[in-house]
Amino acid sequence: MEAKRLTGEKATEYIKSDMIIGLGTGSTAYYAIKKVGELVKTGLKIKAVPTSKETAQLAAEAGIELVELAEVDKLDLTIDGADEVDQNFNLIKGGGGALLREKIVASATEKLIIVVDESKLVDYLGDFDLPVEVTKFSWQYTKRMIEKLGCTAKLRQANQNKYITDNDNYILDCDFGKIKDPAGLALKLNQLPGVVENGIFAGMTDLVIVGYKNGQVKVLKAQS
Ligand SMILES: O=C[C@H](O)[C@H](O)[C@H](O)COP(=O)(O)O
Repeated sequence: MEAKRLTGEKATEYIKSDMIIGLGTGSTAYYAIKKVGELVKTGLKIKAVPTSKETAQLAAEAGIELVELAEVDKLDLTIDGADEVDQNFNLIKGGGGALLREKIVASATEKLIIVVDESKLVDYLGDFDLPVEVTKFSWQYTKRMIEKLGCTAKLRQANQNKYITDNDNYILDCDFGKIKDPAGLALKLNQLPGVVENGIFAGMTDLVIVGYKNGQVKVLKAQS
């Protein structure tokens, strides 16, 4: 909890007045959003694009001015969490179901800052099942197609019902084992009919801010 707070708050140091920022989703991004709310109250002028309905509500409650992605050309900075981060800054995201909007916002952003606690750092992605957003119409067929790529896929449930994303789709959580070629797998997945988006974020991250149990915070820069 404390590690998540430290990293979330640290990321807000990169925000300057007049920026348009993306706000991620999840329990680590939560602390960044809360901190941005405090900064806005003391004079920081920014507008934000939220990556989920949950984040939109949280940000609005914190007094942050929200804009639609359609209203902006690009975003200056986005702060978001991740479920796993490998040594090359490839990510698995979507544990909270927000991967589609998160990936769109990440792609529209100049600088993507990922905030995680130390438990998210891995050598290879894949211990965390990869979330893949699929259409309701095709999910059984698309599941079979995805499994042919070498995984077992489970339809995500919430309170004994099928989990439904903000975009009215389903999520398949896919166990691929160790993912040796994240960018390649991401491409293959998105070529399958019925796949809306997958949770691999390859080559998008500029900074990873890691919070440690002992209170340390490290800022890691992507090698360019
Ligand atoms: O869909 C959710 C997002 O990708 C989250 O950023 C990710 O699941 C990490 O969330 P948390 O910080 O709660 O572990």
